[in-house]
Amino acid sequence: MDLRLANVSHTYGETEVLRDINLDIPSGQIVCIVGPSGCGKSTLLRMLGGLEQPTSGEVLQLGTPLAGCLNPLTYVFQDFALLPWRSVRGNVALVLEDHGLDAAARARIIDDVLTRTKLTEFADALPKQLSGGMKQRVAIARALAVNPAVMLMDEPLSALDSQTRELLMDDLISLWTRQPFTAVYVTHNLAEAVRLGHKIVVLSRRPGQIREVVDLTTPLAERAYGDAALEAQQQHLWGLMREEAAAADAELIHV
Ligand SMILES: Nc1ncnc2c1ncn2[C@@H]1O[C@H](COP(=O)(O)OP(=O)(O)OP(=O)(O)O)[C@@H](O)[C@H]1O
Repeated sequence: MDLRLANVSHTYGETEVLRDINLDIPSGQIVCIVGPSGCGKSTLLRMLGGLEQPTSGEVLQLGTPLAGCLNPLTYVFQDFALLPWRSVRGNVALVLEDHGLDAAARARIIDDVLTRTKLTEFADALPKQLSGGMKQRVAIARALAVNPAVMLMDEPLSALDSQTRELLMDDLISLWTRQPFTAVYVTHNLAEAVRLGHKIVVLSRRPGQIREVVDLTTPLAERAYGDAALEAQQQHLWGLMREEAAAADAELIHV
């Protein structure tokens, strides 16, 4: 299943947040959305997830999710959103309830996603026993458990320190390389965008409009930390964003 935004614009009261966004999210790709603070990135993600309707334009789901998809669209948030009283296994199990699966089928899915996210030996741990990076791996395992058509990821690594971020980027790359998934990945961090994105969408400051869509063809598994070509891409993105980010920053201060 692909997602398409067709002429999407949105206003909150007097505030125009998004203007005329046209964008395709092809299956099997990670599409990163970058742009200055307040330009409407999270709003765009909520629209893709059907949590909000745009003031004008359409959000289209093209095709049908593959067999085995329990939930076509699922979120991964910055703050992990785990239930503190449930173990790692229990947190993943939660999203498999009410789908008519028997206990054996649920156990198979949970074992599979815990293996894929390298959490098997932590299955019985509680969230409070885990580091931030491990908690986010649980949230990713939980998202994968429903075999979504598209994962909607809102700054998933931004609450983590830089070393943990690097490790989780490596994890996401190996997860995707073993079994490609589709994701829309909102981030402030251009290094993350050039490591993880097949496509990087640069939004202007509010009202967010698409300034440029950068396609990166280097396979994810070949994008190493500190790679010169990635650094150059990052510089290009920063060149596009720099003035807009400064203006958005000043605007927020004076509001
Ligand atoms: N429910 C709402 N009601 C009114 N205004 C809103 C609402 N949600 C967001 N906004 C405003 O819309 C604009 C875009 O917000 P949004 O969170 O989508 O931007 P963002 O690019 O994700 O920001 P950031 O990078 O700071 O996380 C902001 O000015 C915000 O204050």
